[in-house]
Amino acid sequence: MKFFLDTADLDEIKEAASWGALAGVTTNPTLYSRIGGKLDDFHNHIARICEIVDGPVSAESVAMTRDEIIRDGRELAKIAPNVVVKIPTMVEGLAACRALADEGIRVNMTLCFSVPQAILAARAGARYISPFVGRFDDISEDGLSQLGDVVTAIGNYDYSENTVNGEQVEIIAASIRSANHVTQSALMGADIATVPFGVLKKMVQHPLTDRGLESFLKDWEKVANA
Ligand SMILES: O=P(O)(O)OC[C@H]1O[C@](O)(CO)[C@@H](O)[C@@H]1O
Repeated sequence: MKFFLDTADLDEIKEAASWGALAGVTTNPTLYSRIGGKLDDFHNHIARICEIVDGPVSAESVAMTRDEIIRDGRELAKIAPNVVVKIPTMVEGLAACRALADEGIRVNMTLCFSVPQAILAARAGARYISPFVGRFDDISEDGLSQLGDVVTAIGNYDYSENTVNGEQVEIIAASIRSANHVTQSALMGADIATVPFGVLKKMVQHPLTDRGLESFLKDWEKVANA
């Protein structure tokens, strides 16, 4: 499994990248507004993220028609070679995904909540598909089992003839709220988990690691003072 950071915050991205395990970044309009992002600085901001991260950086189009999404996608893709255009899973989004993939532009189909949506996204040339976990949990449904269904259904077929350069479509477990969501997504075989910085920090923690470290340090002091 690979990890993407789900944020638009440059400090979080720099810090996570310094840990050596970061494979990419996902952003969305909410995350950009949360850092006080301005409309006319959006492309520059994505460029700054692309300079920090040596991996796919998803930037979302908020357009609603296929022509506008395609136009947006072409502009976003010009920012840096590692930009991935993020598009909602809807009819206009699928049509735009197909057109952009045919031009060699990688697409992350987001707001995916079902197996049929994921299959359509894969056939429309998506390089990444983002099923949301936490938002199912928010409405008292089982987000992880929904994710598992998407992973299994997509894994049953080969979609490489539909994608840019024949690359395999990858499933991004999105809307991740806890380290346990990451564990379960990995056990299900999701290719990537995109996690908020708070979850990434929790992923590295374990009380037995802390306790073990404490006793090693104490015993080493005895060695040093012997
Ligand atoms: O439900 P949440 O926590 O807002 O997460 C939304 C998800 O949407 C995404 O935009 C997925 O494409 C991710 O950035 C994020 O994981």
